[in-house]
Amino acid sequence: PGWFSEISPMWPGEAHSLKVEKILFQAKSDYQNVMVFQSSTYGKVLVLDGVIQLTERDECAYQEMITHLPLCSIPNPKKVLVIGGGDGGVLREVSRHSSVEKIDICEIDKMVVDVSKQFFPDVAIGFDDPRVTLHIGDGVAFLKAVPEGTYDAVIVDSSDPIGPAQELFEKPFFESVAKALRPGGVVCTQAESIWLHMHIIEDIVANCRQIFKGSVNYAWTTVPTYPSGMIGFMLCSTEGPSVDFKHPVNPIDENSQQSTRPLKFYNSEIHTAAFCLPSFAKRAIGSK
Ligand SMILES: NCCCN[C@H]1CC[C@H](NCCCN)CC1
Repeated sequence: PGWFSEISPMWPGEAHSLKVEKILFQAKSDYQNVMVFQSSTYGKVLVLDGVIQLTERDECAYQEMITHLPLCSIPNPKKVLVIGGGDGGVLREVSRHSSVEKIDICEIDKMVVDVSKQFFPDVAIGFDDPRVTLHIGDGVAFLKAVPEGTYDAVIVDSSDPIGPAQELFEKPFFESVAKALRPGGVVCTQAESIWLHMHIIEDIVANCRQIFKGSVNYAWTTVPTYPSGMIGFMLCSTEGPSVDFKHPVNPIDENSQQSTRPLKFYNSEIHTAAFCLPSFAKRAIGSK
């Protein structure tokens, strides 16, 4: 018992805290420290190198939005690649789309997969879908080996730019994603917080505007247990059939699909609202 505080040089001078009931797991993988604790009010919590990755109570906001913002923006997504996402939550959301035939996932740290299966069964359930193929390895290398135009959608469910995910925020990686996408294909990446990392976001937007000749938009959602209470996403499409991210063409009915587990967060109205930016962010990263 006591408190876990998320202290990091990535968000100096502030630290979100959660009351701890019990530490359930703690170990060092080949890449990072992995910890799971039972919190008093947010369910179980997954922490990598001292940074909160997900809690049972609010993970739906992140996993549903990072998945359905891209997949509901194109008709009939068939082949999807997830980079990162080793907890399985994005896979769970991708599998709601009946048009999807193949889901590849490339996660660098096998311990994240194993720990999620042990402590977060409602998140790791995504691995049970027969369309899923799990690759344990570096997403940068994986994408270099992917034939041109393979995927309809790529979802980059990464941690933050300090640690194993650093390369997933750099230009060469975005270029390899663009190559792996078919014309009019879409990518959605974890894109930090406009309250904490506006300069990182400006660089990412500039790189994406050079690389993705379709549309480039920033969207966001609220996640109470991420620093600043929100997290953003870069939504980009390659040259080809135009993609209007702000209006879902492939709506997902929040009650259909796995009606045993209806959507908790995503719906078509919040899809459109997610692209509305406060004025300071519009000026810095708004699309012309
Ligand atoms: N499938 C859940 C993976 C979670 N991705 C990231 C975990 C770290 C988190 N830090 C937030 C830093 C401030 N923006 C961003 C999302």
